[in-house]
Amino acid sequence: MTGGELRTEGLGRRFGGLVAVEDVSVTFAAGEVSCVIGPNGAGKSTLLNMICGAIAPSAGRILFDGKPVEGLSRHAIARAGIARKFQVPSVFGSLTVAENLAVAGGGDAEAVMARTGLAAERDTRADVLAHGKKQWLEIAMGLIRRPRLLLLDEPTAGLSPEETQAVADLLLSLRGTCTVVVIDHDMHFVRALSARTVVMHQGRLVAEGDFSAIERDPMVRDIYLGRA
Ligand SMILES: Nc1ncnc2c1ncn2[C@@H]1O[C@H](COP(=O)(O)OP(=O)(O)OP(=O)(O)O)[C@@H](O)[C@H]1O
Repeated sequence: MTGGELRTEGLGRRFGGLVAVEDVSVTFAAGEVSCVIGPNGAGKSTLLNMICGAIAPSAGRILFDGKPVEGLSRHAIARAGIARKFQVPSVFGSLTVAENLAVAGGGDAEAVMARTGLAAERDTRADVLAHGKKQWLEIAMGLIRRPRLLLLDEPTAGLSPEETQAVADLLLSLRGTCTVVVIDHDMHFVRALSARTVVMHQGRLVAEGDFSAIERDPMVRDIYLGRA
């Protein structure tokens, strides 16, 4: 493992008069899995969008292994080793699993298929894969370029409990090889990861710690119950 630490300092983003993310300073340690949780509209996706260069910050800094990456293009950020998987699977339906990985390019497709349990489906067209396997394929497409940081937005949306557990196991198996930051609403999944968890609310970082402590935090409970 060579690096992969992502740090933000005073990061903010406004959309007109709306403050989507405000003054977020957070460190995602190299080689660890971290979760970002929070109610709808908390600013989680905007945070990941800024880190991967999809949108520019209005304020603050983003440091990847100590080097500033805020304001760089998405391609430059991808080249620096940051990969992003979006909420909706965006694989090429008419291509097979192996062909999708070839299009994503640049790495050892066999090793990635073995690691993600897709080897048996290598010649299956992506549009006939089960929804869970499509999500896996997209994670595999993110991994093939051997990123040092993988950003995932709700990788378990629409998955069965067994598939959700399998995604948690896959992400945990990446520990030490790749930094993983995952947004999710599914508390079973976040509990299964049992990782360091960052809580956002109304654009701000309001709590961080082990999920077991976060889960017991009365303020976090109030946020989820709409009382804060
Ligand atoms: N491109 C945009 N233009 C205007 N407002 C936006 C834009 N993107 C996000 N917002 C607003 O910024 C706030 C934060 O949104 P964001 O999608 O980051 O939250 P989230 O925590 O990811 O929510 P969810 O869990 O529902 O995906 C919301 O009020 C949202 O409406």
